[in-house]
Amino acid sequence: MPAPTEFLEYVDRNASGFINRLKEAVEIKSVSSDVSRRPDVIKMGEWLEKQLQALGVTTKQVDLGKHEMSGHTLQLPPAILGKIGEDKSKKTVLIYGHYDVQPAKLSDGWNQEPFEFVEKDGLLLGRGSTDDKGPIMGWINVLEAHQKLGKPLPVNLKFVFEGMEEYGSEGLDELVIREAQPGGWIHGVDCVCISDNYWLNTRTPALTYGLRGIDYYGITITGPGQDLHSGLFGRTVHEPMTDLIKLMGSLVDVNGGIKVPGVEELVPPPTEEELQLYHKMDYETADIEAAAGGPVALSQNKIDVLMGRMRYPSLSLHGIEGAFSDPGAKTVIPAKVTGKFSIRLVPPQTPAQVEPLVRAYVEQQFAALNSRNKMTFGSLHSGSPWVADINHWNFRAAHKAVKAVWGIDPDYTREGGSIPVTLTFAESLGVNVLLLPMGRADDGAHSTNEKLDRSNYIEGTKMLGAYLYEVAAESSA
Ligand SMILES: C[C@H](N)C(=O)N[C@@H](Cc1c[nH]cn1)C(=O)O
Ligand SMILES: [Zn+2]
Ligand SMILES: [Zn+2]
Repeated sequence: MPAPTEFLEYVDRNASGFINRLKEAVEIKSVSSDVSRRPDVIKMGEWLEKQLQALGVTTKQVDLGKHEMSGHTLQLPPAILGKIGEDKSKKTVLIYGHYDVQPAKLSDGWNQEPFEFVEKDGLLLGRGSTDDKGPIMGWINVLEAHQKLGKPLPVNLKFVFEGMEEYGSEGLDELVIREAQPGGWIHGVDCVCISDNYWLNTRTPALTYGLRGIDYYGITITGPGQDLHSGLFGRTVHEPMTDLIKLMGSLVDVNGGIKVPGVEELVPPPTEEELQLYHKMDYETADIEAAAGGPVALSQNKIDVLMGRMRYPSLSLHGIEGAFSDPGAKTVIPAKVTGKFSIRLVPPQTPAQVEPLVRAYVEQQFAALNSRNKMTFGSLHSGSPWVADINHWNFRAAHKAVKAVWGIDPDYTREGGSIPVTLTFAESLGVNVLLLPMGRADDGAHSTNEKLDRSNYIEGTKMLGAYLYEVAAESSA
C-alpha cells in the first residue's frame, strides 16, 4: 500500500518546520563520552520525550543507573520508551534510535561551530545531523504529519531511544531483554526498524542487513611518578610513550591486516555466491575516496574495498590519552599514557572470543620490550556483529518504500559500523530487524562538518512513512 499523497504533500509543505526541529535537536550538545556534557545528554532525552508526548505518544523514561567513566561516577542518560496505537488488527513496528552524539570541536577542523546548526547549499550541517538526530526527527516528522492530518498511523509503533550508543550502549541490553518478556513494553512487536547508518555512496539508497560488532580497548603505560623534562631524563628512564607506540604499532599493518594471531583466522573466506553480491552493488573505489576526502583507498578493486568494510574485521588506532597534543613544542616525557584502539568484529567473531587473543598478544609484546614500566590492558566496551535475513517481508516492505520515494532499487549492504543493541533486539524479540538508512556515504558521521542533505532528510522522512504503509500491506506469512 503506497503512502497516501496527502502525507507526502504534508512533508513537502512542512519541510522548513522539520528543519527547525532538527536544528533544535542538533543544538543540544548531547555528547555521551564527555563527562562535562552528561547534563546535556539528559536534557536531550527530556526534549525528545516532550516531542513524542506532544504527538500523542505514551512515554516512559527508564533510569539505567550509574556508570564509571574517566574516573567519575555518572548517571546514565535515560532510555526513552514510547508507544502509539494498540489496534490488534495492525502490525506493531519497533523503532530504535540514539539521541547522543560523538564529540566535536571547532579546532578539529569544522568550518562552523559543530553545535550551531547551519543550512547551506542544500546541506543541513551540525554534529548529529545524520548520526542519529536526523533519522530520529524523521520518525517524529511522520508522527506530526499523521497527527496534523488527522490520519491514523497504518501500524502501531513502539519506540526505544537511548543516549549512550556512542559509548557502547551501557545498560541497554538488560533493559531490552527485560522489556521483551511477556508484559514488557516491547513484547510482541512484529519487526524492528533502525535508521542509523548510511548509503554506500551518494546516489543509491540502501537496505542494510548486517553490522560489524566492536571491541574497544585501552592500553595504559605508567612508570615515572610525574611528567618529566626530556632533557633531564631522556635516555635515562623507560618512557611510557615509547613503550606504548611500540605496542600500538604491533597491532595492525599499513594495509589493514590485523597482527594479533588468531583474529583474522576466525573469519571464513567468501563464497562465490557472496562475491556476486558485491559485484552487483552500485559502487566504485572513487566512492570511498570521495567519502574519505582523499585518494587513500587500500585497493583499487571494488570488491576488496567492499569486503574490507562489510565482511572482514578491522583494527583502528584512535588516540592516546595523556600524550602531548597541543600546538607548540613541549619537551615533556608524559608519565601516564593510554592508547585507545578498537577491533570491528564480523560473524562468527564475538567479543568474548577475541578479547583474550588481544590481551595475550599485548601482554606478550610488552614482555618482549623488557620495560620496567607497568602496562594494564582493558576493554572499554563491546558489542557483537549482526546479520539478518533479507528475504523477510520487513525487507520487502522497505524495498517497495525506497522504490516509491527514490524511484530506484536499493543496494543491499552490510554496514561497517556497529549498533550494539541490534543483535539483542533480534535475539530477545525473535523478529526480523532492518536497517533503513537516511544519510549518504559522505555525511561525515563521527567526523568534521557532519551533514545530512536536505533532500535526504525530507525524502527520507517520506521513505520512513512509506515504509510503515508497506509494512501494513505485507502479509506476515
Ligand atoms: C553506525 C552507528 N551510527 C554508529 O556510529 N555506531 C557507533 C557505535 C559505537 C560503538 N562504540 C562507540 N560508538 C560506531 O560504529 O562507532
Ligand atoms: Zn555514531
Ligand atoms: Zn549512530
